[in-house]
Amino acid sequence: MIELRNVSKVYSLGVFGAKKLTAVDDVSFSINNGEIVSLIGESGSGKTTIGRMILRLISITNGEIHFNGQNITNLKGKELKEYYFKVQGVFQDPFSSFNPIFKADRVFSLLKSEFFPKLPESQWQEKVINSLESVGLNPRTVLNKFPHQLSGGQLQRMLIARALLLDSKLLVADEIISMLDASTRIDVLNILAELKKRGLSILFITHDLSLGYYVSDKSIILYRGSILEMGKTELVFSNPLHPYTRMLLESVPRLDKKWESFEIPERSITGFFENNRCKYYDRCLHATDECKKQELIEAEPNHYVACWRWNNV
Ligand SMILES: Nc1ncnc2c1ncn2[C@@H]1O[C@H](COP(=O)(O)OP(=O)(O)OP(=O)(O)O)[C@@H](O)[C@H]1O
Repeated sequence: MIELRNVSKVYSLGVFGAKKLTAVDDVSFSINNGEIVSLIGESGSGKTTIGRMILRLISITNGEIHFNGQNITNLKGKELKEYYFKVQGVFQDPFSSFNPIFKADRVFSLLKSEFFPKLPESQWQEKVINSLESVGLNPRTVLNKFPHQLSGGQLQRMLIARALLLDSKLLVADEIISMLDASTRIDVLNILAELKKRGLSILFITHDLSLGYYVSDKSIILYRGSILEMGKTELVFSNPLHPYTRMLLESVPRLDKKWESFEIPERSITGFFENNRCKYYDRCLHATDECKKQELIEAEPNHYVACWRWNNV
């Protein structure tokens, strides 16, 4: 389905762009058909940047992204538009995606004029209704309403429905439930699981360990732009191999606790900017001077870790 090969993103900062910030550093992973992959990381770890590169909303500094065998790294014009028929994004704040002065279903008509200008209105309406029903919404309840008349969960589901109107094969879901209340969260998560059953692939971006665990087949633990651990979700959560993943899981007495709410121990503040160091060197209680930048190692089938001492810490 989609494969990221050694993808990096370097942002230029400052007035003349003289400062560089490597937000994503040599990241490789793939998502298969009908697979939900959680990209889990604390704030600033590069999750959104990865999602935006997949959605081609920002350029890719190094590496390549392939979708169904096609290199989409530099797609433009008509080909990029065709890519958007298959790959769509839904983002954190459902309210900001709607203009409060227009009815909420305007997001559908905008899509029609952009992607289906020639489709007869009756067929389009049928498509919209089917799509709304597929995300558990009653069209009569949500159509012809202004955004303020709908809940965050309903608006978020409308955005998922919009993405599905385009025959999407891959949905990039970036923190889509972090602004929803607990009961609505489960509804939206269950809809993702339903869509997966119908063959949709999903990149589920979250900073919440428990949500990643709940929803995904594969989990990727991202730290300062690099993957530290990746694999089948049950393996990563039941047998965490990287000291960082272990620390995270041990630090969360209840799995629904957010990462921002606890302290990560800091061993020293030197070395973080040393390119040849493991990204986690400064914070790792097991680090030695030999801990260099580490590629992912296949520790067991379907389970990868970027720590050369993984079976010794
Ligand atoms: N347009 C930009 N220009 C410069 N730096 C950026 C830009 N966008 C993001 N960054 C920086 O890149 C790093 C990764 O940001 P990103 O938003 O991808 O992280 P994240 O894991 O999604 O964080 P959050 O969960 O807080 O959204 C951060 O240090 C951020 O400040």
